[in-house]
Amino acid sequence: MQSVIHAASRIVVKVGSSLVTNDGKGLDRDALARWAAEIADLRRRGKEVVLVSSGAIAEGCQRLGWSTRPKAVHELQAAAAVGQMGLAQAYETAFAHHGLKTAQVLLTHEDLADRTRYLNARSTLSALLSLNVVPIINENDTVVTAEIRFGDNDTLGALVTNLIEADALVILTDQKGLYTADPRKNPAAEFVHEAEAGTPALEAMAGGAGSSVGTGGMYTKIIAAKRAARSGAATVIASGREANVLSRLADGEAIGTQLIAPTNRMAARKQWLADHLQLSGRLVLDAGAARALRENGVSLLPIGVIGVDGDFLRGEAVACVDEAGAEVARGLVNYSSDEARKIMRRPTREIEAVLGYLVEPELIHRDNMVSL
Ligand SMILES: Nc1ncnc2c1ncn2[C@@H]1O[C@H](COP(=O)(O)OP(=O)(O)O)[C@@H](O)[C@H]1O
Ligand SMILES: N[C@@H](CCC(=O)OP(=O)(O)O)C(=O)O
Repeated sequence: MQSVIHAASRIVVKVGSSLVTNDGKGLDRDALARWAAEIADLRRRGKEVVLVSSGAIAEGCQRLGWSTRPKAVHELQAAAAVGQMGLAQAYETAFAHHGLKTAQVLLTHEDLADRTRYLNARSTLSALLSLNVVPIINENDTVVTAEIRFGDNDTLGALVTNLIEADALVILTDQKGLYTADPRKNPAAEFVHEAEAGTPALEAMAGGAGSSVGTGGMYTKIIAAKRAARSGAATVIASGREANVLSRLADGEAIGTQLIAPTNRMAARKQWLADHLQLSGRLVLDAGAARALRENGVSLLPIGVIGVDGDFLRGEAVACVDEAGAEVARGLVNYSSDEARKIMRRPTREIEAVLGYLVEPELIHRDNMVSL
């Protein structure tokens, strides 16, 4: 069995609180240095990596001299705000040794549920990756209420995987992977090398957090794998304490538990776009644009659009129809209907002069479009 990470070109790596803070004893700078070295190695191999790191609350508690994790949400939020400073500084330092810049990205549930913010987060992360920056993501704990928190970063890792359409999610934790029962409680538990993500039996094997600083335990990791599989991504759950774990996975070595997605990335994306979109308007394409979308699955540029029907906002879904009204494709627009009316029939270089700003060169990017 070869690790899926070998062929993956875009990877989300999630590191849990127990690892990052050495079970709540304070930031484990040696561990951060090891992961930074390995992520630098992955970048040299041409892989794009986004890091989702927990640890703000645990580090904040440590800095504030609190020996137990508080229960009150405002205290957790205060701890997160203090601890996030430490996390950001420590990662910046660790990656600087390898000539890599880092970027702090703090997300909430709403950022991923709202179409416009979703697209903004997506394009910012893509821009950071193309600038060779390592985005380091955490939940924006300071502003979220108990009801809408992701709470555990396994869920956030999976949603980021969907957001940037990564090929794989690697969840590094304090166990070697998934066992048939919690190994802390059941020494007879057997290791699971590979399974299909979303298999109900896996949920029954997984228990809650084993340490006092982790929150989700194995259960949220199994659910994260199921979510990641929705955009066709595989998940690997492995030990963050294993030497060179990321580099060895990239070599193809089968370390940890590999949870395979039943559908591939493109099929999953197209299914999602085809099933979940409520159309808010229509773009009428000229013959050349209609042909290019049908035959080559390219992005839609304003110059190929000759009509705009309906009222829609950036991030909403529209149908693309040919002059006869037949649907050619559907996708998420980068510009509102008002903006689209102003820039249609025009070359991309004129967008900025017409609107006073340029959001994206395309009206619909091909990644956000499914041809019919
Ligand atoms: N079936 C299982 N296999 C492996 N670990 C399990 C299982 N069920 C529960 N666990 C527990 O999940 C813990 C990892 O989750 P957690 O403490 O939330 O870590 P993290 O901070 O990395 O997210 C392990 O230490 C282990 O005790
Ligand atoms: N956003 C929180 C992470 C919450 C958490 O404990 O996550 P995890 O360790 O991944 O189960 C923090 O930085 O402390």
